[in-house]
Amino acid sequence: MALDGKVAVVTGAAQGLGKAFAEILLQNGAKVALLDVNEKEGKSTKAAFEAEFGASRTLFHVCDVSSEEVFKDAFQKTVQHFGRVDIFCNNAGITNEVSWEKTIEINLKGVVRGTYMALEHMKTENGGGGGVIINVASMAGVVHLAGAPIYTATKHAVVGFSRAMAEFSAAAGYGVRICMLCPAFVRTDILNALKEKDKLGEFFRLKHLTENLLDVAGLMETSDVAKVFLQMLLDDSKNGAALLVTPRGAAYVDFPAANEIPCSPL
Ligand SMILES: NC(=O)c1ccc[n+]([C@@H]2O[C@H](COP(=O)([O-])OP(=O)(O)OC[C@H]3O[C@@H](n4cnc5c(N)ncnc54)[C@H](O)[C@@H]3O)[C@@H](O)[C@H]2O)c1
Ligand SMILES: CCCCC/C=C\C=C\[C@H](O)C/C=C\C/C=C\CCCC(=O)O
Repeated sequence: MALDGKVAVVTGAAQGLGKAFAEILLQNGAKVALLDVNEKEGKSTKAAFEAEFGASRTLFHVCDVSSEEVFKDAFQKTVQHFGRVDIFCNNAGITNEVSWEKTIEINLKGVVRGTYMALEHMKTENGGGGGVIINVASMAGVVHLAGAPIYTATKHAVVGFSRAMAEFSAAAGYGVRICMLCPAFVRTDILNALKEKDKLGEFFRLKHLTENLLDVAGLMETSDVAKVFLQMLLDDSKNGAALLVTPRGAAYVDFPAANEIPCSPL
């Protein structure tokens, strides 16, 4: 199979999109390390994957991506266990506009941390085997959610950071591709934030706007997004690409060049 012998790390893999990404990686022959802060859910998911794919191809570590020490330790234990990492998916993310610093710690700093760790291990100048990093942003990384400004900011930052790092990686000859996944709404627990004033605070008053957006946009299943995730992962021609995924289909974002940024004359 396409990923036979490859080793992948997926953060936030205990449930939701991360679990679906891990599953499709396993279905296509990869070995997968599941990293997640939720120990109970993570162990349950690991057990389910072990039953289906065998103990030798799955690993679970409790890991909070907002802790440099914990994240590094989980990554190092993964390398010790499998001997290598070829694919790294920075997927873990939350929505919390009240504890907004926590949202930045996880959604942005966690992705930066994971990207840097993966590059350090994978880059060919260090004797690494090269590889692919997929950073999970959101359609909110390209358009904005007035009801979730910090979530929007972190996802825009993931897009900007990943695009810059992709160009740097190519210029430096690291042998590592970096791409972004930008799904619209997917049926997972993160959407519960829409109903939670303690997570939206001041922005709760606009939840109807996001609910209307959700009605218009539609809701995808995690398995739909996972299929598109795999397509991008396997496309060696893609580096620095952002893939929008909606119920109407998937398409790569055409980012404007610096001298083509659309703006109205003064
Ligand atoms: N569901 C959507 O509509 C949607 C759309 C676009 C992008 N996304 C993004 O997809 C990613 C996955 O979210 P989801 O929709 O599957 O939600 P989810 O809440 O179902 O899953 C998130 C997972 O991340 C884990 N996690 C949270 N904080 C963590 C931390 N500090 N360290 C490690 N793991 C942590 C959770 O335990 C959970 O297992 C997020 O980055 C989210 O922003 C979601
Ligand atoms: C106001 C509360 C927002 C809570 C957000 C929680 C989770 C967000 C999940 C996704 O990342 C958001 C995805 C898309 C939002 C942006 C644009 C949707 C437009 C879709 C379309 O027009 O096809």
